[in-house]
Amino acid sequence: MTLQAKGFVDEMRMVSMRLHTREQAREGEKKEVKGPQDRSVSKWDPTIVGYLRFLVESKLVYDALECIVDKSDFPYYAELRNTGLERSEQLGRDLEWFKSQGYGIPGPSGPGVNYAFYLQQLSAKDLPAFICHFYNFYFAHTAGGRMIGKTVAEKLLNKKDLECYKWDGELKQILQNLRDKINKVTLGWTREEKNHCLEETERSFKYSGDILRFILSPASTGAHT
Ligand code: HEM
Repeated sequence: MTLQAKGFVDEMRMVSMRLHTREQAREGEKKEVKGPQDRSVSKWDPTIVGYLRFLVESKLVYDALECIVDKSDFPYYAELRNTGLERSEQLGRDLEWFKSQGYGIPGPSGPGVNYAFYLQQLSAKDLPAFICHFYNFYFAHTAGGRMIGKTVAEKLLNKKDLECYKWDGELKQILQNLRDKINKVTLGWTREEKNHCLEETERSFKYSGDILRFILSPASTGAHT
């Protein structure tokens, strides 16, 4: 069976998996281990302040993605509404919980704002590239994102189950429904449009990486490059 016969999402996934290190995921192929975030999550040494920054920046990206598909007149985007993977509300509740525990919630400090702005621009002019980010951001959260959440909860939060790691219904089915929708939306794309979408994957990793790094950056600076 060819890749195309299986649906375009399989191609998207293959390209994404190539950008993981072996330590991050069994299927990972990226050789270069640049920073601690490229190492196995079990070896991470996260901080609460860094994690809070990560949650704040991530929420900005979800706000943007969810606002784009909700507001847009394009029928393509309407397909991406109410997937069950939305995280904006859940992250809002988690941040409220941290506040109730006495933590100060940091203000946005760059990467989330930049990424949200980039997505807004992309959504108006480049559907294939936008879909690449949409797919990667939501799926990353359900895979590596959940591993990260579990590690942080065990190491720092007395195993507290945050809302952003809970979904209504069976996650496996919710993910499959989105795969089906993306396969449907991309069905009529030319090879050129598909390649353009796949080429955007690296940028999606770069933007997400800038946010992920907060978890491991020194608490006092929230430094990232
Ligand atoms: C520390 C960082 C990361 C870790 C530890 C990690 C780990 C993983 C693992 C273990 C899987 C395999 C899940 C499975 O099929 O069983 C996976 C899948 C995936 N990851 Fe990551 N990942 C990380 C970062 C990212 C980033 C930055 C992106 C893109 C923005 C990304 C996008 C994806 C996608 C699209 C899949 C496929 C999910 C699916 O088919 O259900 N990951 N990741």
